Amino acid sequence: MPTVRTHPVRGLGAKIRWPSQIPLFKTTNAAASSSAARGGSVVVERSSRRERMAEKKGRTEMEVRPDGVAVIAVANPPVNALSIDVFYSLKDNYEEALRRNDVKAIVVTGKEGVFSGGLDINTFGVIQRNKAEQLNDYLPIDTMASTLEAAGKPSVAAIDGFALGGGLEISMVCQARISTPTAELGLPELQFGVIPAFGGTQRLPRLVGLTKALEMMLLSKTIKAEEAHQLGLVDAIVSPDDLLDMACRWALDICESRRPWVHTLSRTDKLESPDEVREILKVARAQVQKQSTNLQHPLLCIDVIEEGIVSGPRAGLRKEAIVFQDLVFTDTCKSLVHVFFSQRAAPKVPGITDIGLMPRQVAKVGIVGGGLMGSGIATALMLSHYPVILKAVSEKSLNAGIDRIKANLQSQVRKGKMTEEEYEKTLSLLTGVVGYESFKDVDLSVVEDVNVKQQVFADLEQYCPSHCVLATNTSTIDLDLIGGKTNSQDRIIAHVMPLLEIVRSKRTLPQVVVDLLDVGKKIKKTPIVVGSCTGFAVSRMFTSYTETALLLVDCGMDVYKIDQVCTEFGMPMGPFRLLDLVGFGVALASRMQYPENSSVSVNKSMLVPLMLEDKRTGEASQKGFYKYEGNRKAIPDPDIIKYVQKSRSMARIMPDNELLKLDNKEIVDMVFFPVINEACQVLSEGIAIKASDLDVASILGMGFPQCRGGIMYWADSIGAKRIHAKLSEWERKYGQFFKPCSYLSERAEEGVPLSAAKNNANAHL
Ligand SMILES: C[C@H](O)CC(=O)SCCNC(=O)CCNC(=O)[C@H](O)C(C)(C)COP(=O)(O)OP(=O)(O)OC[C@H]1O[C@@H](n2cnc3c(N)ncnc32)[C@H](O)[C@@H]1OP(=O)(O)O
Repeated sequence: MPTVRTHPVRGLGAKIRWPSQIPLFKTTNAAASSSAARGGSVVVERSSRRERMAEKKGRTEMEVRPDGVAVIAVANPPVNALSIDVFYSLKDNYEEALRRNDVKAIVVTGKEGVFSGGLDINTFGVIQRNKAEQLNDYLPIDTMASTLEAAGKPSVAAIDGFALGGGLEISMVCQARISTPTAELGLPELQFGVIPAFGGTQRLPRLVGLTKALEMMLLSKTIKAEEAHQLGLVDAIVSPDDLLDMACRWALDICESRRPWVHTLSRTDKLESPDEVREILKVARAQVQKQSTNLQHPLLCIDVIEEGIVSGPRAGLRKEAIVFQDLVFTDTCKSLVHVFFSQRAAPKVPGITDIGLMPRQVAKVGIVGGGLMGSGIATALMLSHYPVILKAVSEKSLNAGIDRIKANLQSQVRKGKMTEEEYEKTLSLLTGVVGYESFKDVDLSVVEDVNVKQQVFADLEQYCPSHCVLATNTSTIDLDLIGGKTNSQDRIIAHVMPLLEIVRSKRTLPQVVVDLLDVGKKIKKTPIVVGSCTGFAVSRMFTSYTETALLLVDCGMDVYKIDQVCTEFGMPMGPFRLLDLVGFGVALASRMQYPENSSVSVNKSMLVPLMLEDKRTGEASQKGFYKYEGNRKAIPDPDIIKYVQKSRSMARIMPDNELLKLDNKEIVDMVFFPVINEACQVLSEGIAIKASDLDVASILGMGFPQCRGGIMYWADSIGAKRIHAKLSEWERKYGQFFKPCSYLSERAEEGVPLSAAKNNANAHL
């Protein structure tokens, strides 16, 4: 039991205000009279209400039990998001509960097994569109800060399912939290480029300690009920059937002084000593600066937490409000909200997911080949409880595949994500075979070699039942080519990691796509559905990225400068470090797959082939564009210049061997505008059906910075006109690699955003 300061005097119905209560936000609420009395912003209140009426969404429901506990439940399916309407309803219910003499205590909960998924993310848009100067113009947050916390009746949160963001924050204002074993709690606000704004920055450290609170906020990491209980964030865990009764009993116990009245903000017992706090904050700042150079909000979050510890929680809350208010208007917040909704929109495929098809149950998955990808896919499936049959050509390669899967699972154990017992249980889902006999009802994945795949699919057709989905893992090869030797082209589909790029040929059945979307969700991948062509969506954009970088080097730019600028832009690694990682052999083989004269194959840089001739193959051989001395640290290699010079002399792009000189911004434009061009081409060919799918694909498939919203969103922030003008200029100077595609040219001319819905005449889907 933590040491807590109990509230000194509590009388039923008494309304005790904190003496030092500082209005965090401008006061507005449903009761115009109280707003006016306190000088609240009535004018803004009216306009916010108007928008609120237009978007009416969700409410809370209150029931007063015979034992005198008012149970207030958020009802806003599917995740009980805290919309503006929910907030006003919560406030109204709370005020009623506090007024009523038959109510002794309050329990806050959520309907349908979810406490709350936090602030309704659409609210960010409402605030931005209305340029609200105060968050409280839209949300009566004083409900929490003054009414709920300072109320004369205790509140207990009954948490089932998710308690995230504003949801967890509301629960932390309560005097206790009771949860079910499957509850998940977290403050993932930073994933939207903002910080918690309902006091989370102040209350979480006081409940779980600074180190854990920083980890949860900076990494947007949720924790399960068991851990939350150990940390003291959750006071008791009970079954879903007992949740409400237990929470009500707990609330009455507090009310009748059988349990302490805990004020989260008054607690200091979980906070580390001042010296430790200083050290923890220093380390956190250093890590954030190293990992997210482009982002200001993680550092601001640390500042706000520090303010609360150094100057007291009220000062912390004040700073939290100011910082949130600034952050919500940043491009980063707008981009990240766009990414959130784009990811949710990705699995919605017109003509496939809206025609009433239900996913068929996938009971068993067969995987052909236990190489790097095969074993990785097997691991992902087993972690989501799918039984897997792994088939290899020999006992030796089978054992190697099984060992890879074991190593993958062991790393989960090492990271503390899995116990030894869970490891054994997960491993028991795996069966290794060398023949096809056990392939009765399975999906499949094979290694990336077009001849092998053709044969494997032809073999599988003999053994698998007719309902079986034949799936392949590939990053480049056209599906029609793989299916060339079968009569089952309507059952073939591809799977690329880490994003699940579900590639369907014109003959893939909608039911198969629906099945795969379901499996994708279960193995916690974000799926996008694309049409078939060489490279699909991700590899085409990816190849464009690396090919442009190679071309820039042939024009005179420095390899390491390009990498540095791209990482500063937010890519996890520059194109040359990435080529080292992928391996030159794979990169070249993938380049060869593109048809002659396709937009990505017109660059003929000899830089990679020249290096390959000298057995420089990338990181695997410890020598690529960088040197690697036994570890993964990439060290620039002065020897590179001889290959660069030779490649330049063969390419002869620049007149009189002049060297191209660009500043950082120009490098970014010149590397990424061709990627935008390729994305436009992919969209115009109907390989992708919506621009937001390419945003998701670019972020999850090639590491495009999330905070820029994805390739198409970023492109629209620049404007089609400027991109088109630049590409045309470079086409004139450096060749047809930069030629803008007709989709881009038309949109530039018409002034239409690149992401605006298009006429899908060419659609491959
Ligand atoms: C001021 C405050 O401090 C600020 C905040 O509270 S910011 C918000 C913090 N909350 C979050 O970050 C949680 C965001 N949501 C999630 O992470 C996940 O949706 C979840 C873990 C809650 C549920 O995941 P899952 O079960 O896979 O369902 P998922 O497909 O993501 O969502 C289901 C639907 O709910 C919607 N949704 C989820 N959370 C939402 C939210 N907070 N607001 C609005 N809609 C939300 C999704 O858009 C989706 O809608 P759709 O069916 O129309 O596509």
